[in-house]
Amino acid sequence: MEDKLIQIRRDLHQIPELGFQEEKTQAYLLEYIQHLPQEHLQIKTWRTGIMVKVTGAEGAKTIGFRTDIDGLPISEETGLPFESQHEGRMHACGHDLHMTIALGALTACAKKQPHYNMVFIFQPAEEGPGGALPLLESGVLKEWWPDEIFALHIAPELPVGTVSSRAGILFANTSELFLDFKGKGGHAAYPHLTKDMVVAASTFVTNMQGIVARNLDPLQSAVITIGKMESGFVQNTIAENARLEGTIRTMDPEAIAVVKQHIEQQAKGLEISHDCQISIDYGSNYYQVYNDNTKVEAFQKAIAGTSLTYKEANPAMTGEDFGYMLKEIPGFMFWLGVNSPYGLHHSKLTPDEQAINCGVEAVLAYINES
Ligand SMILES: CC(=O)N[C@@H](CCC[C@H](N)C(=O)O)C(=O)O
Repeated sequence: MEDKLIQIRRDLHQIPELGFQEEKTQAYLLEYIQHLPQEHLQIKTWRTGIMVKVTGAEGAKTIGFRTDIDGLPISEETGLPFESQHEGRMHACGHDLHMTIALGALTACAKKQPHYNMVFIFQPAEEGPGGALPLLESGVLKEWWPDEIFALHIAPELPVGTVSSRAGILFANTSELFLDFKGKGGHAAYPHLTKDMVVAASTFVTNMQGIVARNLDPLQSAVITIGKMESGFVQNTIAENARLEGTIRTMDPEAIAVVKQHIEQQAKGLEISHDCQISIDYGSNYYQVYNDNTKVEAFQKAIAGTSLTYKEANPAMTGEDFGYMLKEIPGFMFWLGVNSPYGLHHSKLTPDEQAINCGVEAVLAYINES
């Protein structure tokens, strides 16, 4: 099984697709799932996602396990022989490993009926625009509603063989942030006849650093990152338009509103001082990942009976739409060590594939011990 899972991970790694475009991924997963022993399985699809119910021997409760299935708009630079075949797309957040681990655990449950019912959720669009909330809202899970739910995420900075979690908040509240600036273009030699959006957008990026430093309670944690800045066409022309793309992260769900209010105020100020128009779009928003105390304790206990090491985690500013599932269903998320010198969302992320087995071991230990 170990070699088979590594091959699956490599196959999936080569076909990364963006949120709600995961057609090849869905077909690959379905093909695999349909070849498992079907006696205790039921399969449903929802958009590009898949849900598989395994009927347990004693169905007193249903445990959900969720994996994300989408890739990122990043060009891979690992140089691996099984590099992405999709130009400008990469599994740079480990969803290829997450899916493989889910298939490994599902295979074990299909071959040996678990005690409790299981629902494996292969969820699209975690990186954006978010698949968890529309999936919950669609009602597709209604008949198979889990009593508890869990998920994992790879952790490049942790050694293989380590799992890590914590009770309470694990991941932040997030909101995407898109700003479009509209001014007046013109010749580089005549700035007084133009409204330069390179200057306006740059000023905005610099000024907004003050929001976390000066507008938020220092006892709260927040981050605003602009990850993409676009403006202009040529070196000797003043740019008429600019676009900033970023993300807001806070530990407290209320603090997101405070940050947004100050972004809007700064935008209004810039509209006056730079005589331009700025439109703001918050894209998708994710609710914090908040782990249930008792489930994390049960996970720790289950891990104690395995070859793995449990480490207490710190909260992180990462976002995850799995937070919406945890808002409705008690459960937890845990980190899985994959020991990569490059981190999440890096074009050279190279998780150690030995971690796949550790992931399957951790998931099965929880399913069998809980
Ligand atoms: C685990 C992880 O890296 N998740 C993503 C989630 C992205 C949410 C959304 N697109 C945003 O950027 O706000 C992350 O970037 O943390």
